Amino acid sequence: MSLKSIIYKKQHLTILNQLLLPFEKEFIDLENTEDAWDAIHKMQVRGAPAISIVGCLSLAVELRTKTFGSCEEQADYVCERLRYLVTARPTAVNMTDAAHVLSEMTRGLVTTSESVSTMRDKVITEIEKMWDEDINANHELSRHGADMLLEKSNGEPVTLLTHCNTGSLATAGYGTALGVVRALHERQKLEHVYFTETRPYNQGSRLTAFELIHDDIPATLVCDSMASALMQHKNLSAVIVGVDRIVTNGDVANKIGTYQLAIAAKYHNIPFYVAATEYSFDVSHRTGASIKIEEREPTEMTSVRGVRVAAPGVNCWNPAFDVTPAELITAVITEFGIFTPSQVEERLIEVQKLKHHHL
Ligand SMILES: CSC[C@@H](O)[C@@H](O)C(=O)COP(=O)(O)O
Repeated sequence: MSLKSIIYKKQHLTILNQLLLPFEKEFIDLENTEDAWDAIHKMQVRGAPAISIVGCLSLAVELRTKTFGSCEEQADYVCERLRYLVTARPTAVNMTDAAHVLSEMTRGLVTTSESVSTMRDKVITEIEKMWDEDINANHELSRHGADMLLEKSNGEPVTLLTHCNTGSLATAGYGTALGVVRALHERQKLEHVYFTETRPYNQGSRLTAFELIHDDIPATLVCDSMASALMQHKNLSAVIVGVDRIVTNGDVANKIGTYQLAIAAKYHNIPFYVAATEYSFDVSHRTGASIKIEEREPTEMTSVRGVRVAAPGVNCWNPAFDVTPAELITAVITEFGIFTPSQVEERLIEVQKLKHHHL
């Protein structure tokens, strides 16, 4: 069974502190949205879908401890807390998207709910449903991805390269790109997975390595700078990565280093896939150029676990994400199936309609 990093029982939310992995396994309690904001901001929990799920679940926990004089007051509070959670990290769209869906739904409940407590229960139920649906979506997209890769390999085992961490630690559970890796392994059709260290924050060597070892998946770590050589020397079937935001023209924001992998894959004629659920789609940007890219502390580059590795006084530029142009992406793997970046716009409209089944 894949690693469980989010534990939620009525009135209680606990997460695995990813800052301490892989050396210590510490669980921390999140009692309210402020605790969740801090945990997201400090990256005790990270990965676009996990950020959103933990943010929303923290609101569910907090709502049980609050009293409101009216449904309207409760709705104002819910919407304000959701806006606040969105500010914890800027690049991934999942939290923004979930906040939008939940806010609209909550506003709609003001006139239709019998009491403040029935309204609260409906909001909480919706959040819990989102979590379940997200886990199911991970399984669905992983199944589609595995089917597609095996069709292309004529059923022969495949060898993949992945980047960052897109597994149970980064999602509601199971994973997106790493979910596809898991699904292939479960079918005994994964020859091998290579994964990058993912400098500067080492999500690969710390977190993906931890998950792959936990699940006993045949895997090998490479430094980011080795990716092109890997493509030249090892027989890779495909590169597969996760997503922080997919916009209308099919451009994708994801962990820094994704763009260079896509360029190298194109040169080596290796298919480059992105794997994501509906919550990564964002119609509000026409192209990736307008996505806000989070820039992080220079210490992530100059030190490793508190030990300085760069010369004192050096200048640093530390963008946490980059944008991969649609033309470098072979296909997008989702819970609804697989499509090309040029089909994203048309599929976005469908996805938006599907999202509104929540309302
Ligand atoms: C399914 S996770 C997709 C992305 O969120 C992941 O690849 C990534 O870029 C995570 O970045 P992080 O800065 O660790 O939150």
